[in-house]
Amino acid sequence: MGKVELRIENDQAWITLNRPEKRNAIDYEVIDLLNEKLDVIQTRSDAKIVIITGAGNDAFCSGGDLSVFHQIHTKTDAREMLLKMANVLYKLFFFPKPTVAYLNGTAVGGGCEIATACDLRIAEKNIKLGFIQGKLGITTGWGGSTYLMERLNNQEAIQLLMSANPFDANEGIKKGFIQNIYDRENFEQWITTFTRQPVGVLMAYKQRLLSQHDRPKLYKHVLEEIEDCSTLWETPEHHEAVQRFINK
Ligand SMILES: CC[C@H](C(=O)O)C(=O)SCCNC(=O)CCNC(=O)[C@H](O)C(C)(C)COP(=O)(O)OP(=O)(O)OC[C@H]1O[C@@H](n2cnc3c(N)ncnc32)[C@H](O)[C@@H]1OP(=O)(O)O
Repeated sequence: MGKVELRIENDQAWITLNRPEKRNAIDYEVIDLLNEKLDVIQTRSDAKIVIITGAGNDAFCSGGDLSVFHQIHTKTDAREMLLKMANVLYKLFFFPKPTVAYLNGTAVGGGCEIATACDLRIAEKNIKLGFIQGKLGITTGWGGSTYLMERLNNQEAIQLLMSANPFDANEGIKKGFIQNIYDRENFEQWITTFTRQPVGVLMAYKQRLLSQHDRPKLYKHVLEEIEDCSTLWETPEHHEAVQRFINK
């Protein structure tokens, strides 16, 4: 089994982040594999909808792999890593087929950014979420705050980002970040209400959704977000926070 698994069946393309021993943290290989899987799905006529989830019962995704990315010290190197994943999430945000994050467990940091790049977010009931980057002295850096401003009203979005606080699925529902709380069985039933329709119907409605967004402006905002994150990456606050996690 690889670090990212793709299973296409029943008209559904399931992408599973498969590093449960690291709470499905994102490293360079995961970034490349996620990109590859999206390219495969785009060409498959038997995949009407994309579901991204995490392996195991503990986490959807715990964000960037701190044991790998803590070796990045300079703004230039941080920018390079951030841009690599930001380009994958930009592809995910503008993916021509509907995309759903099935939050099977904890989704924090970059894990919330992946979820935000999906059209819809469905959560199991006892999960923890959080744009916790601020507690590490950085901002989102993969496009997450840019996309959150597109998904929520700006006042809700800015509070989630600036507080860097964890929140649960019910709070996610209240803020409009989470659309439904389902266990796996109910989630799979819910998904079939969409896959009953031809892929052309789903892709046409997805295009209606995408036409609401100014594509060049969003990419410019993602690059600005990356500049902010990579500048903060060099601060002592960031390196000390990451070191505390590594040394825990
Ligand atoms: C632009 C995005 C940005 C970036 O890339 O820099 C970010 O994503 S910043 C945010 C980075 N993520 C975090 O700070 C979260 C760190 N992890 C945790 O807070 C917890 O692990 C949690 C809440 C996700 C799960 O807690 P739980 O108690 O269930 O598990 P453990 O903490 O015991 O972790 C189990 C095992 O996984 C390793 N782990 C977990 N998260 C990460 C991670 N993000 N990077 C690397 N490794 C991670 C943890 O070290 C444990 O490994 P072990 O070898 O068993 O000690």
